[in-house]
Amino acid sequence: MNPYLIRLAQISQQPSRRIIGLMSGTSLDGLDVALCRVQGHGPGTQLELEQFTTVPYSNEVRERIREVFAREQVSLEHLTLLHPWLGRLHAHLVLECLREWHVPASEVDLIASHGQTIYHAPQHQHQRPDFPLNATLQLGDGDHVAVLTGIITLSDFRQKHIAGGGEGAPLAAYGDYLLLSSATEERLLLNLGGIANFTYLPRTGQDASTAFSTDTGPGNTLLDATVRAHRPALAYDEDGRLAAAGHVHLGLLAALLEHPFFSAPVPKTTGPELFSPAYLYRAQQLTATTALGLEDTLATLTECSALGVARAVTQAFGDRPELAVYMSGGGAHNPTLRAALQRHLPGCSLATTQALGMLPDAKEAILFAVLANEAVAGQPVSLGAGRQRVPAVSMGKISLPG
Ligand SMILES: Nc1ncnc2c1ncn2[C@@H]1O[C@H](COP(=O)(O)OP(=O)(O)OP(=O)(O)O)[C@@H](O)[C@H]1O
Ligand SMILES: CC(=O)N[C@H]1[C@@H]2OC[C@@H](O2)[C@@H](O)[C@@H]1O[C@H](C)C(=O)O
Repeated sequence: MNPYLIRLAQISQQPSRRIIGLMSGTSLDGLDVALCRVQGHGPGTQLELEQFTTVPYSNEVRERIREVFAREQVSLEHLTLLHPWLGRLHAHLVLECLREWHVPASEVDLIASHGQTIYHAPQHQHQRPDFPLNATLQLGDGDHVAVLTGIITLSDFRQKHIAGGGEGAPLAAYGDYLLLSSATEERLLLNLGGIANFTYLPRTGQDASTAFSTDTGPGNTLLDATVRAHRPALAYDEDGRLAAAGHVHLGLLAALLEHPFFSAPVPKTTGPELFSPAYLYRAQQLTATTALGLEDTLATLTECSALGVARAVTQAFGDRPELAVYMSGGGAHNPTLRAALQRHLPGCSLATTQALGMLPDAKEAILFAVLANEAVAGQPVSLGAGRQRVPAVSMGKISLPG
């Protein structure tokens, strides 16, 4: 028998596991690395974040990803080369982190590697009658991570979700449900990444099948692209200062919000394939605002992100929802975006997941550690019957180091 299979069986029987969660999101800012101690599984899961860092990507890495990222046509050779190259890069970055943290690789049980989404194609978005299915593609092959680190690696989490009837995203509902449900309040976990998404959690003890997560539209992706186009030296609008200095252009805002994604029922998913500079440019052309200044464009896009969230929330919970909202992701650091959200969700309280003891920037990497823990030690995560697109599945393909 392969000794790694015996090791895997042992890991699954341990009372706790040390798992590294890896996430590289749509912002392409870097690799999030979360070293977690996960105790138990299922509703009894307890997680301690031992270490966390975001290793920034170099311009070379970013450019290599951008060459295929969210593009309909790419060089097949580049794509093929990028798959193992990213796996190897992520393995080296993990090893560097472990060295810095003085943790030997032999003391880590598992790696949970999301990889890099390069194309997300839910059926409602691609609308191809010849391919009546949802699809998504993540690069950074898990075998390379496993062999180079010597650590059993789970990767490619989203395919099973699609096989089970979902769109492959958002997967946040599973981790949020296990780690952040509360007996005393209904919660909304709002992640403001490149794309914004939220999880609704009923109180524990209430019907878990009402829990779900959904994308809401752009988070930072259009803000970042606009800043880069006007000020190539900047990665993003720090603390939303440029947006705060601008005025919302109501015509442009209306044209942006015209897209049917915003009125489609939740749960739904999307990506930078749709919310791209081309989408912004079309709306600008329609409203003769191609020459609008940077500050006003950012103010309008910030409003659009906040309204995308508010619309999805009101669609799901009615006109004046009163929910406890906990934010995470890079956009939670943007005071201009936070203020817009508070204006559009006046009945909701806004805090970050820090108030729940979870580091907001680490939440997505932690999610994958939780999913790997369930795949190895738990049962398929079930939020009960009834909610389409939260299928009861265990996720992650297993790569053995030898
Ligand atoms: N201080 C700040 N002020 C304004 N914006 C910020 C700040 N810090 C981070 N951001 C925004 O957050 C982005 C990074 O967010 P995050 O790391 O959550 O994205 P991601 O994980 O790549 O996205 P996704 O969740 O869609 O995969 C940055 O590109 C920037 O737009
Ligand atoms: C296909 C894909 O990678 N989707 C990401 C992306 O980034 C944010 C949003 O769009 C979310 O749907 C998802 O990631 C998180 C981790 C999720 O699955 O919950």
